[in-house]
Amino acid sequence: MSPAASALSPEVEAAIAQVREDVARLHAELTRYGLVVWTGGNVSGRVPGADLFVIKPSGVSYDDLAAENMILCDLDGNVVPGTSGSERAPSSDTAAHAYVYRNMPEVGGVVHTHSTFAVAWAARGEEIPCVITAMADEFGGPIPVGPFAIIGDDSIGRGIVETLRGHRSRAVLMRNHGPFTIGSSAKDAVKAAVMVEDVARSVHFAREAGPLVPIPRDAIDRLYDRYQNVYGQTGDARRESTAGQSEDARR
Ligand SMILES: O=C(CO)[C@@H](O)[C@@H](O)COP(=O)(O)O
Repeated sequence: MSPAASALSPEVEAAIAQVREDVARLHAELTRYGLVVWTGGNVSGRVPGADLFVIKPSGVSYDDLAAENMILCDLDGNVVPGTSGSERAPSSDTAAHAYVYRNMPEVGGVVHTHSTFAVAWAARGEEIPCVITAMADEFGGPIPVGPFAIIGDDSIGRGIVETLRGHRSRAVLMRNHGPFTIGSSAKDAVKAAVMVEDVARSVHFAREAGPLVPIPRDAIDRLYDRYQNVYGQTGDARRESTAGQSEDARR
């Protein structure tokens, strides 16, 4: 049942305002990195401390996205009535994002794009093998393929969760569609979307030129551990992140 807008505490209201700002701003990263065209793609962010998330309005130009027209939804994907932006329809992928938030409590952000090289791998229904250290660092192994699922119900969300639960990767290539990514925050999920397109491009060209050389599993583990726990600064969100870091995932 959607909480009445008036029943939200000042702390939740403040959290909502921050997530609105973050999600609106992060959509510009999708265009900056060339991951979307026209109104394709979407970013959402979970509201800390509440069963709520924020997502973009469906089909609205990226030039027109702003905190005030982001849409607040409950974890069933229902728009919270009486809140800023609620007069518009939420992203057509809202059900998928909501399903992920309901079933993966460690996930703080979800992103979907149609980035060219990742979509090309998805069109072939082929996982991206872990043959470059950048993949070992960021994804801890191959980037898996999720099932073909038509938008409109929980099918896409279920495919994302069934593929990524217990998997190190924060990215999944939904077959014949394109990448969905998860993260500890919306920014972390956007980073995964940027990086999945980067590695999809590199491995595509490598394979065009000749046979790929796999990285040994133990080396992937060492690279992933270093990147997740040593690279960057101690305060980096990645250090606290659990999204995509299942300890028993060694796939
Ligand atoms: O791929 C899909 C749906 O899965 C696109 O429609 C999507 O990228 C953009 O839709 P929205 O503008 O978020 O409704």
